[in-house]
Amino acid sequence: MKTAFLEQQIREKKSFLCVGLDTDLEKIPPHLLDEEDPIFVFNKGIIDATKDYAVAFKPNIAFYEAYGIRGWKSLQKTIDYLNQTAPEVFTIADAKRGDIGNTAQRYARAFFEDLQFDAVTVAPYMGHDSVEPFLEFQDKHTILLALTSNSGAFDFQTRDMEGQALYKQVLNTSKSYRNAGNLMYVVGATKAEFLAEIRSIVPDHFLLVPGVGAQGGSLSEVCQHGMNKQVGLLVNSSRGIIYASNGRGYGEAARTKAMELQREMATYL
Ligand SMILES: O=C(O)c1cc(=O)[nH]c(=O)n1[C@@H]1O[C@H](COP(=O)(O)O)[C@@H](O)[C@H]1O
Repeated sequence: MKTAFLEQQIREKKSFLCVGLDTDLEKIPPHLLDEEDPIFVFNKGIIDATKDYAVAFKPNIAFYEAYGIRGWKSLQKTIDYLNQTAPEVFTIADAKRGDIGNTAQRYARAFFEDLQFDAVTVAPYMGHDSVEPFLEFQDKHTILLALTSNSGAFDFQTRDMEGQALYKQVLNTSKSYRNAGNLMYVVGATKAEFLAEIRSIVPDHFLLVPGVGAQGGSLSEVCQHGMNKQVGLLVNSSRGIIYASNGRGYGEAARTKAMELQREMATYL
């Protein structure tokens, strides 16, 4: 999917919301546990309820891997359902991969060719040859961790390295990677005060911004400092939307939460 298509969707839906499918059997409505595949049934309910207000969906792979082969099957069904019933939405495998080139190429094939996601999250610290195998895929996007939402981001990412914070080196260096046009970057919503500077380094790339909702990041600050002329933002909320209720009306409750975020987003567009 080209970003032009994503930008068109943002304009049409007046939304840059990404719904995070961090599906946890301990948190989903108990009545679903009788289903053969509770994770998929839950995800289907969330997708159906929120897709009018969201331009992207992001299953976090950990929540599927945690259930072994069963979890992988739920993931496969979820991405197939998204591609079949909501082909317009941008799909992100939040896998945070990163390994030597020969291995990275296999990860890229898993998420882009086999599972058919539009994008995958990748850790930058093994450098160019660990990222470029992902960038080779046409019309696919690699979302590099730049400045993450957690408190541990200050352990390394903001540390000075030869006169520049490490996360800035990640941004600057990755711009010269082969097919760098396929890059997007993760910046946590909890780090909104860094966004203006990040935008000065990567003015045109999309930023995936997780951390509003459960982690307390502010949507208004993210928009104020992070938006570019094409919007250039995908703001993710997972728990704040998908666990709005754990009763039978969970879809409706998620829809309301997604709609509230979309309405606020529309005011910034
Ligand atoms: O790559 C990510 O999406 C990510 C990066 C980051 O810096 N912080 C972060 O929270 N995430 C992911 O975004 C989601 C946030 O979930 P909630 O806090 O429930 O909205 C989780 O899947 C996290 O793994």
